[in-house]
Amino acid sequence: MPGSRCSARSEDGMADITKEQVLETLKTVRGPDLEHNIVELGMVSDVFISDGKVYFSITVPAERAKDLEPMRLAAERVVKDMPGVKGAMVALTADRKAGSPAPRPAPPQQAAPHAHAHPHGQPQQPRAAKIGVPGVGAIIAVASGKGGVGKSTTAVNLALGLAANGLRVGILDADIYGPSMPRLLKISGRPTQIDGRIINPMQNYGLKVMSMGFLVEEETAMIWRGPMVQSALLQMLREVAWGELDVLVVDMPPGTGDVQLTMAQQVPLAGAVIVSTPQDLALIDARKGLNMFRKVEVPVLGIVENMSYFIAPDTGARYDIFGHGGARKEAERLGVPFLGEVPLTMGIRESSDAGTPLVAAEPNGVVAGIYREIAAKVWKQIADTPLRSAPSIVFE
Ligand SMILES: Nc1ncnc2c1ncn2[C@@H]1O[C@H](COP(=O)(O)OP(=O)(O)OP(=O)(O)O)[C@@H](O)[C@H]1O
Repeated sequence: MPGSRCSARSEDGMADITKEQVLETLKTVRGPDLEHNIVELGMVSDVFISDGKVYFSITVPAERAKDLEPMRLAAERVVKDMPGVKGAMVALTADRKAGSPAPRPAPPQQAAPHAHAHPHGQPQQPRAAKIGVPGVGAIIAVASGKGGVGKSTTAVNLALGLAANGLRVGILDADIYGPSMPRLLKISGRPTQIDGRIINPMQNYGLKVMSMGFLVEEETAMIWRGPMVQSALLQMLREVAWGELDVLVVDMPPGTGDVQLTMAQQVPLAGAVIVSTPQDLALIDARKGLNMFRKVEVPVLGIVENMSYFIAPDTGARYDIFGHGGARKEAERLGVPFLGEVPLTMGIRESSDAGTPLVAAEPNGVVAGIYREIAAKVWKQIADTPLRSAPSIVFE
């Protein structure tokens, strides 16, 4: 539909809402100087309208994010009250240009507000304030240097493995462009909201789950630009009623783009799990992923070698067709824990594609045991590290 990027045709025959109308309405919200409005101050960006729902960002200095929450709420309220608007989703994004220091480069002595002492005594990487999620203990990123290595499958089974070890677990699908959690966990439908704002996570197999796939059509997310993706991500983290969780597993998008960096810089991650296949190329990519987390001082909890070896379905014989063991060697070389080898099996592929992950579907099977062990190794490190109790700033 021409113009669909900035206007929405409501199904009930109401007039389209335009970006201009949204901006006009937002002029009624005063900015932090209490003199000019937020539109005049150039704080509003990424206005996007889809199916009567309005999404936009308000850029604020990172260190003022907490006190400017009422301003965000006011902006959300006025837009939500516009005739024809079904909902509004507003994200505060950190200002990197005016008023706040750029995350990089900056003087080495300028440590993050609640940075922990660096174990190796290296200079701190300056970063934006990291804001935690109320009620959520440890946030773990599952990442890979490139796509298709089985990162999402690993994230799901790791989450289930942690749950099988008695923990309260949530999973956040941070892959905005290619959300896979609805399929992998066989969840359909839309989440409900509390007070029209906080989203209730979906649930299956004992996991609380949030994914862009529950909120928008895939084509909608495809046209989002960088800042909107970041806003959506942070909102999926902080405006979801996760309740009390021991661990939130974040399935990161593949690669090492801006989104990953934002997550690493703005979210107090307890650590990252890197998924790789045995092939050299994947390992090189995995190394890139690993370096990114190291740069921003997110502890790397270890490497999982996925599709490590092949088990023949008929005979059960094992074939090391990919020259398995590369990830273990690489982990040793890099000085990070090796978490385990997951075989390439028909069962993993079929079950993950059918939305019945093996740790839940066949809890007594060999593969479930492998994932549970990986989960135990991951949890042991988190439980042992002081980073787990990273202070979180609570919005309300
Ligand atoms: N150990 C395994 N054995 C067999 N198939 C697997 C295994 N791990 C993953 N797969 C299959 O490989 C495909 C890709 O897996 P998955 O979607 O988890 O990868 P990904 O790295 O998250 O991909 P993307 O980066 O594209 O999101 C899926 O069809 C999945 O079922």
